[in-house]
Amino acid sequence: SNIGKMLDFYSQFNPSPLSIKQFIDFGLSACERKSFIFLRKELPVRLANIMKEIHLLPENLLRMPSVGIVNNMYVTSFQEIIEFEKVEVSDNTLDKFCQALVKIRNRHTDIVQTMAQGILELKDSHDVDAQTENSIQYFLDRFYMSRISIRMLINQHTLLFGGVLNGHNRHIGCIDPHCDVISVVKDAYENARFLCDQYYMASPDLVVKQFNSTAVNSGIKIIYVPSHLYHMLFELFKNSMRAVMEHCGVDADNYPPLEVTVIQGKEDICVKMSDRGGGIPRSQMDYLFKYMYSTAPQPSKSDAHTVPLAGYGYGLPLSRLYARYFHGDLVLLSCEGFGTDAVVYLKALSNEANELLPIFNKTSSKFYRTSLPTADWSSQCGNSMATRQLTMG
Ligand SMILES: N#Cc1c[nH]c2ncccc12
Repeated sequence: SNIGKMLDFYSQFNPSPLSIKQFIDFGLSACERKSFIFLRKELPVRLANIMKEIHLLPENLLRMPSVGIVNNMYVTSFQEIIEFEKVEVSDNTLDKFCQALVKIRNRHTDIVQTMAQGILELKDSHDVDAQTENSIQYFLDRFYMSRISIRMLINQHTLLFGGVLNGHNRHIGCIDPHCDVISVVKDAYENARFLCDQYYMASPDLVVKQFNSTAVNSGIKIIYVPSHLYHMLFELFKNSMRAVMEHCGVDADNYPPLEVTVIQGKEDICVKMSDRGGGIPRSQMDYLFKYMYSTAPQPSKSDAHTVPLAGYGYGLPLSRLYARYFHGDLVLLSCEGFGTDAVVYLKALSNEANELLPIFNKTSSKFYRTSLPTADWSSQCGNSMATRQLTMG
């Protein structure tokens, strides 16, 4: 089909990662025409790269109704964007382009829930083997990272040129050149605490420390997307608060406080969140980041307020993607029986904060085709019969 040919064409190009510095420098010169010329190629490239990967998904998942819906949304959005491929650049074209971007952003708003529904449909209809689970984990990390990056490009263009003045006049699109990390920490804490108080009738206090290894104790600022930082911290606060409240029992009269330390290094800015919530065993740690195990039937809207603070949904895997999107990371270090440290690593320098984008090529395609590697370390697991024969001699 014609779409197939266009997908083959645009998926041959690699996405072009931008750094936060490039977003800022471009935003300061703010030329709508240049932005249009860049996006009418880059958006189809990023869409085509991930659409080719959707078609490589395990057949069982690809056949799920919700995955079909997602695929059709991408096809529709792809078609709408390539309409602008060869048009003359006029004021009317620029306005039509902005409208098209807004339409696409709105169409894709609930994609995370729709994909989660697709995973549920698969779990309810088939047994999911380890290879399929592996492919799904690999795909969804790339699919959601691609979506984060496409929404970033759309938001920058519509905020800079969409005519609507953004609330913060110093922001460049959705980027704050002077993002005060501790302010975002406090915002996220207050909002998570509100939910915790509602559910547990109490909440742990917050102790904030900052350490500035590079200069005297000045406020720690970063050029970053505040909404991404908030998303990560809000998720971590919810999980830490739930751990503390469940571990200490709701009748305790005082709870060990959450300690957040913000550290400015030469390369990294770290936000470390420490709780004494009893921690999590190493054997369960991986599940926290697995989409398959975080997908459970969504509580209905009516009892939404009784949803526990964490546990359902993709909060942690998505938060880690936000951290990694600009070459940072999100790491959990837990000691079962005591508590957990969660560290968000961010690039201190905007020229090093490059987008991390999935690329559709032979390597990614091979991942969906090969079977799981054979074990190259022996361990006690495996069928006990063989072990018994061995030990019985
Ligand atoms: N994210 C996060 C967590 C922060 N503290 C936790 N304790 C038990 C399980 C998960 C967590």
